[in-house]
Amino acid sequence: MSNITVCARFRPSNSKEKQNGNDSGCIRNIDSETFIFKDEKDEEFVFSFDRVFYEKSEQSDVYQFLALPIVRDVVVDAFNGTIITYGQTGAGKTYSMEGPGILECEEQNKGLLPRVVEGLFDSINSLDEEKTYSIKLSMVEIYMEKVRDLFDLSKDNIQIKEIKSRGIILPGVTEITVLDPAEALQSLSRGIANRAVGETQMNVASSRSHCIYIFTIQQEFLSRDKRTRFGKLILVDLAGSEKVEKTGAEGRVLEEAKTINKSLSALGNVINSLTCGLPGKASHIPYRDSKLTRILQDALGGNARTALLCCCSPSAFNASESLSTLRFGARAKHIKESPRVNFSEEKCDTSSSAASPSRDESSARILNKLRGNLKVEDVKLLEELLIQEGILFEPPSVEEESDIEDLTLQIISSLQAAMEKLTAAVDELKRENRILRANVDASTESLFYKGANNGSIFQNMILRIPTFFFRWLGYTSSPTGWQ
Ligand SMILES: Nc1ncnc2c1ncn2[C@@H]1O[C@H](COP(=O)(O)OP(=O)(O)OP(=O)(O)O)[C@@H](O)[C@H]1O
Repeated sequence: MSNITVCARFRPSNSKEKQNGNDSGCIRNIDSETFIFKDEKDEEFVFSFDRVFYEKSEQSDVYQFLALPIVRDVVVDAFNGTIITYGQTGAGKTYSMEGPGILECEEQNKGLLPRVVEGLFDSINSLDEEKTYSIKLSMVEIYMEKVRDLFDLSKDNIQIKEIKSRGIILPGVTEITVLDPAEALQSLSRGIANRAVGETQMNVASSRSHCIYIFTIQQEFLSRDKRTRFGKLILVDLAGSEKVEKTGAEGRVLEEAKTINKSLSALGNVINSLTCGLPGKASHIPYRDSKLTRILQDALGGNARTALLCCCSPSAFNASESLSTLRFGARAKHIKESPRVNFSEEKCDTSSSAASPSRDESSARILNKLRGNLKVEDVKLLEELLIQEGILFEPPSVEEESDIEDLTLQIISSLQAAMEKLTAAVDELKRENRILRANVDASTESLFYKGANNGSIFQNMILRIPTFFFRWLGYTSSPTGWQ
């Protein structure tokens, strides 16, 4: 079963759309999962999603269907979860995510974010007493491929790292421990206000950056082994996905649009790679192609529950953008992988890893062998060939220590496999060589003896070789020696 829930949401028409008289007509609903979408050329497309939220849908419906199951899995089973809102500018992403406001908002209009906060604390409070929980909150935005801390605007180029025990982390990012929903909402509201301040400073509109809310839920078991588990819930309000040609953007706005489109297509590529991978075969997932996909690496695919809300305008004027949003959602629906639980490495049972051969030892052995036998250029060439053949992943632009470690281990294991193949090939060649030599020796011998017995030309030739040789050196066959 697919681990991604994909829903479509159509917001009500706005006054401009109503005025222009093209306020609907794009969608003909069939049921809560299927609808017919008509584009500007009146071509019809049938789309089916896990759920379709039409114009009159309630914010609570979206939360119950899309987010609540993920909130529970993150708290109860320490899975990672991601909830993403996708769509063109003005399609209802922020409304769905935040609602009209975080702090003061009518109950029925509250967005996913305040509901998720309440859901996290409710789920924790409803559980038994075998574990203690703590929730940490971070807020970042990605603008022009730079990650900025929304709790501390001076941190405007946060790096992304991967560590074995925790997966993807943002070193140095502000993490606020929140003890109750009110405190969490206050912090979120502060982050949102900071976003506005930063945008004014840079003269940027909020729709030009991706806003990412990260809740890290730590569970500590009270039993003797004191195991620690982490579940991470990431909410992402993506930047608008509109077409550059239609907006007629120039200069910096054009650059922003290109960067956004690049990261959104990186997200699409990651989703496609997860979708198209052959069962049981590890394929290269290009998480490193953008900051967005790198941050979401352990929240998309294998270790995660994912929900995607494709937000659309109901207007015929925006039909082509809505169509591309819906197609993005349809492709995403095919992600197939099983989730797994994040255990803190320090406190996990390490008996299984102790039993497996030491990676460092074999790495050192292989590297020494390669250094001893190959030139630096040959190792490079081998690496390029492995990349071309898809055995090794393309080395990314590496900034961090952990990236280098990942890459080194990847290269080492690929080289180890290549080395084993080469060694087997060399052994086979040596064996064939031995057989050939033995055959040649045997044939020479048999010819010689055959020739000797028969007094053949061959015998004469063989017997004359020393004579020719000495002649060539200047000797004669005469007893005096010199001619
Ligand atoms: N389901 C809805 N019900 C009522 N109003 C909505 C709904 N969805 C969106 N709106 C309204 O539509 C307008 C645009 O929505 P919103 O700001 O959420 O778009 P967006 O996709 O986040 O755009 P941007 O990419 O520019 O941030 C807002 O005024 C919002 O209040």
